[in-house]
Amino acid sequence: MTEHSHRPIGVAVLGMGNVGAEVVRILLQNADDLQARVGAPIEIRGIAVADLGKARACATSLLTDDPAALVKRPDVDIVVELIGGIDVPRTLIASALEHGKSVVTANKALLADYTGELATLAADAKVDLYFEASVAGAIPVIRPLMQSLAGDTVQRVAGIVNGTTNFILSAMDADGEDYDVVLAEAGRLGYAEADPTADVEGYDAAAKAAILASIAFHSRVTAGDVHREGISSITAADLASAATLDCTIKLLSICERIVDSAGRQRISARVYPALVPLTHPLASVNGAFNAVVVEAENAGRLMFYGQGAGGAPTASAVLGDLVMAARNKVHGGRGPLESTYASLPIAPMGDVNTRYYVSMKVADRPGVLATVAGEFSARNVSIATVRQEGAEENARLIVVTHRAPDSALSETVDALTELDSVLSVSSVLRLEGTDD
Ligand SMILES: NC(=O)c1ccc[n+]([C@@H]2O[C@H](COP(=O)([O-])OP(=O)(O)OC[C@H]3O[C@@H](n4cnc5c(N)ncnc54)[C@H](O)[C@@H]3O)[C@@H](O)[C@H]2O)c1
Ligand SMILES: N[C@@H](CCO)C(=O)O
Ligand code: NA
Repeated sequence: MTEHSHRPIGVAVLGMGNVGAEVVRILLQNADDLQARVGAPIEIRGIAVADLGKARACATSLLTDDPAALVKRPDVDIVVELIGGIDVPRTLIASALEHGKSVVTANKALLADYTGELATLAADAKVDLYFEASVAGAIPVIRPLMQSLAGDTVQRVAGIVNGTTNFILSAMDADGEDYDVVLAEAGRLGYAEADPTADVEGYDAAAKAAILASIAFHSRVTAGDVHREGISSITAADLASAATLDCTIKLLSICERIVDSAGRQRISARVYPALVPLTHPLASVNGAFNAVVVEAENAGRLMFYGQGAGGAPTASAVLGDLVMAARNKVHGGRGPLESTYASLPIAPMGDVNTRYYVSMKVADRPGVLATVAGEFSARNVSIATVRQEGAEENARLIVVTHRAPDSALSETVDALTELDSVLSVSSVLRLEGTDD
């Protein structure tokens, strides 16, 4: 059979929501180009939906409400899972792999906990499991880490990988907008997950950090290994304080290889809102845009930037995977397998060196600054800057530290709250993106 007479590649699409509808649109609109790139026509065999009665931009004969039957059909070669959630897609993807279908998914929540199980099934069945869309939407980041940097040693992967929270923080920063108003807008635009808790409490970013850390460090990292703090307690006042320090606030996902004094290597994977200097490239990543900075021993620093959420951008990454999987069906060969040979342990958050910004209301009287400074020095935390704002009952102290173990910093904050001269600790944030 010549390349152009290869039998069609049958595709099943599961879920026709924000992303699934765009995947179907592109498959139908770009059929000729996709055929030329794959070497065979890509034909949609069926689309599983929850509601058969809803009007859709595709032939109704393709629709089914029985995804379990669809994923086993002999004329299906590749299953594209875009339902979301964990239990339903976990069963469907497992069944698809067991029936020899390659799978493409955008489902980070599932992958963060079950990549091991699913990758084993894919390896046993000698098929592909691709998930570029699961992290940072349209931005190529999984494939560069897995393939382009396969010969290098990645030290750090850090960035903004949740569009909803970046959209919210950017709008709060630029317009002083109210948190709830901006969150509703993110939902309307198709960025937020069905339950926005996953976005605003950092679960989505933590799932993505787990996926990135697993790949970057050839180890199995799951969502529970990731230290996670969300943005729901960030206020307009925090953003205003950040601005006075020439910073903004971003929800960062940070995956780092850390080496202790004994030379032991561990992984730190963490998600939290942090002050980022306005001069840092991540500070100017606004709206639903994402950016991922990769640092590798030989490549140096690489930055990936683009649309991390939304139907069409996410569908672009899904289609990229689909074309790869289809080419493998046509020409033979397979994508890279899961690589966990390094099996690095996870470092607890307390062992990670970070910098803190602490803003507190204090009594305006002699000796207060010395008492506050004493709590930092008692735990060997070096202060970088101190500023007093206001006076008398409005007196505030703002302390920015140098790097210190996170445990020492959080113990210092606990001790500060116990001081008579500290009336309240109004805000504690980490500072990232600085060299000192
Ligand atoms: N929206 C984004 O920007 C984005 C970006 C990257 C990754 N993702 C991921 O892509 C996946 C899909 O996201 P989405 O935004 O399109 O979600 P969505 O809620 O818009 O779409 C999911 C669709 O699946 C349907 N569905 C539910 N149960 C079903 C079942 N049993 N059988 C068939 N269909 C069923 C729902 O009715 C809905 O139409 C999720 O895993 C999500 O995390 C989304
Ligand atoms: N809810 C996610 C979608 C992309 O994964 C976000 O806001 O980034
Ligand atoms: Na991506």
